Amino acid sequence: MAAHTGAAVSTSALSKRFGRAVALDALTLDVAAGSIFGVIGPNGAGKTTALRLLLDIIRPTSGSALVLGVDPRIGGPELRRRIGYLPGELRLEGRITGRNLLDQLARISGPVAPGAIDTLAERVGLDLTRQVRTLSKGNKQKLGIVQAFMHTPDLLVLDEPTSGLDPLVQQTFLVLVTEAAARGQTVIVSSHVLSEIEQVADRVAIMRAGRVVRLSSVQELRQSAARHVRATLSGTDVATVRAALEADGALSALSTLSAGLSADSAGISEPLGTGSVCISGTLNGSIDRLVKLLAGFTVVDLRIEEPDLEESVLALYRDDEPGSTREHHRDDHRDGRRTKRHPHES
Ligand SMILES: Nc1ncnc2c1ncn2[C@@H]1O[C@H](COP(=O)(O)OP(=O)(O)OP(=O)(O)O)[C@@H](O)[C@H]1O
Repeated sequence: MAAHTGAAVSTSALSKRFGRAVALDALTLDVAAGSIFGVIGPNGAGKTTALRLLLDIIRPTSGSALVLGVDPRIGGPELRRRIGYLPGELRLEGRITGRNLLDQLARISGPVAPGAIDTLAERVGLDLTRQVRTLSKGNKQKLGIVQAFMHTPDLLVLDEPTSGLDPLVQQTFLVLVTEAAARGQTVIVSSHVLSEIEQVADRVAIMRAGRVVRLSSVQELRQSAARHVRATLSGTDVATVRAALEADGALSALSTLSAGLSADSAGISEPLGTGSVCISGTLNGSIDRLVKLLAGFTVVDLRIEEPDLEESVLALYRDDEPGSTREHHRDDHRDGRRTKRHPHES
């Protein structure tokens, strides 16, 4: 049994097989009450499976979960009413209008505060008078969002909620999520890409092939993400710079070094006749270490770009491809540094 930790959601080795295929492999995590938790992963990673297990739509092969302190297998309608769920594949095909459908759903999930449906519909720009079967994909998704939020549930479980939404509505959606968390509601939201929820998520589980390959705060992810670095040093030469980088171990930190005009394999170049040395690459270690190292030179130019989180997440997906073992992968990421070579590395 998952221990009741006071978390809104707690899973312990939660696993689901479909025949011989492992859709979810020993998921163990806690989602703090009042937080926004992102589940990120490519197609088939197990995101929907994990969320459906929390809703008791499907049952685990092994392991356990507690949702709002209750085992979803025994929580029944009482637990269900405390959850707002947006399924990944929303089917809305009837002649019923959006308003009538939401009123019906409100009678099941209720109580819904007077005016809540209209306010939400207005905020996302949904016409409640139209028959649901005539709504576009994006407008169906808006209806799904309204029904998930309308009864101010303790827990929102949203499976790819931004799918089909235009950028403006996506922003509105993120505001709704932030407001919910500010009220103390807990939000679990899945997405293919971190960038869609990066602004609002407190913590994220990055999944691939049924397993969590990284579980951390967005802040930690940002700190450990690869940053592109460019520096120009004057009054020195490639050999001196190289020796300094090697002596400090910073050369391995600068693991990706794109080729300049006369760059060597480590991305250090000496523009002919200028007497200066250019370094360019991807820094996977700390900025502090790099700055202290460069302080021994005359630095003409230094550019450290914002970390590219999406690139880091995509690297996590790729790292776990067949041939790269999960244990090896974990070691690579434990201290936030990766030894993996960048695709541009010469
Ligand atoms: N009912 C089912 N029967 C058989 N296999 C299933 C079933 N549901 C999911 N799977 C398999 O389990 C794995 C995980 O699927 P899941 O839908 O959880 O992934 P996902 O991360 O939500 O993917 P997507 O982003 O494409 O929605 C996939 O390999 C999928 O084919």
